Amino acid sequence: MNAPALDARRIARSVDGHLLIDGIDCTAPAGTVTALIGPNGAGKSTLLHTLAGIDRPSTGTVGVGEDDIFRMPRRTRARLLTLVEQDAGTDLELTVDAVVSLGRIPHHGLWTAETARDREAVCSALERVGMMEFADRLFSSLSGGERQRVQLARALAQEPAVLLLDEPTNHLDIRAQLAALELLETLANDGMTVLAALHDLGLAASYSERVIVLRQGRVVAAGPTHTVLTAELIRTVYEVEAVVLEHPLTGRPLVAVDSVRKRSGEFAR
Ligand SMILES: Nc1ncnc2c1ncn2[C@@H]1O[C@H](COP(=O)(O)OP(=O)(O)OP(=O)(O)O)[C@@H](O)[C@H]1O
Repeated sequence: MNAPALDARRIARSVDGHLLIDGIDCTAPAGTVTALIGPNGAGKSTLLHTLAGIDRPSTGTVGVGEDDIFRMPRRTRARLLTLVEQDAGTDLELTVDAVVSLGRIPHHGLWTAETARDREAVCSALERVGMMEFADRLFSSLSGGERQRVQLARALAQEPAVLLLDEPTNHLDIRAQLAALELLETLANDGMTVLAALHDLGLAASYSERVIVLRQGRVVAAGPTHTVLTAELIRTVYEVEAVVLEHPLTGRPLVAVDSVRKRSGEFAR
């Protein structure tokens, strides 16, 4: 597969008169894991919802390859890109298999019977996230980390060209975090366009080739991770002291955060 790049131009989004993101230009190239980083409230989820076509921007365009995602039918858009949301759930009492099968709806419609191809995609997705043995369990009975993996499987079953993820390592233990990010790397190596909001700068440094840095609703830096993710950037954007070294084995950036630069009214004193 050779997926098209995701390209946003001059995106702004206001809700109830509040400007949440403004003037955002960003690109996630195909075949690459791009990390979206920034402090709480920077606008990462807002941007991802807009890039996924869930929320319309007040101004600006979102393109996948040559196509504007807001000018295509919803079903075409759903086959092209998907978002794994933070803590996404379902109110329905569905089994894990049924939740993952929801990812096939853009391919076969709501009322059409599942095909052999659909079944293959669902099983392959469950295998890839290591949740096959949970297929018959009720989704509501799963732990937070297990739910997170099932939501990732739902997105994989959709077989999108562009995969967007909002904090995909939330709830995951350290081994599952690494497994999830290694899976994203594999998907990108297979040609997918992957953009993931990540809070953990160490994981972003280890697993992304490019980063987009948001602060207060604007992009403050973007580019190759090893050039953008510096101690100075971390100090400016997060107001913490960090040391960024070169990993002795991988050559990738290695981030060690050190201390909060204290101000009055700071959360952590
Ligand atoms: N409906 C709304 N009305 C007003 N402000 C909103 C609304 N929705 C979101 N916001 C604000 O927009 C800002 C961006 O929120 P968003 O969830 O996109 O940030 P984030 O970077 O994903 O944050 P976090 O890392 O905490 O998940 C926040 O300050 C949030 O309070």
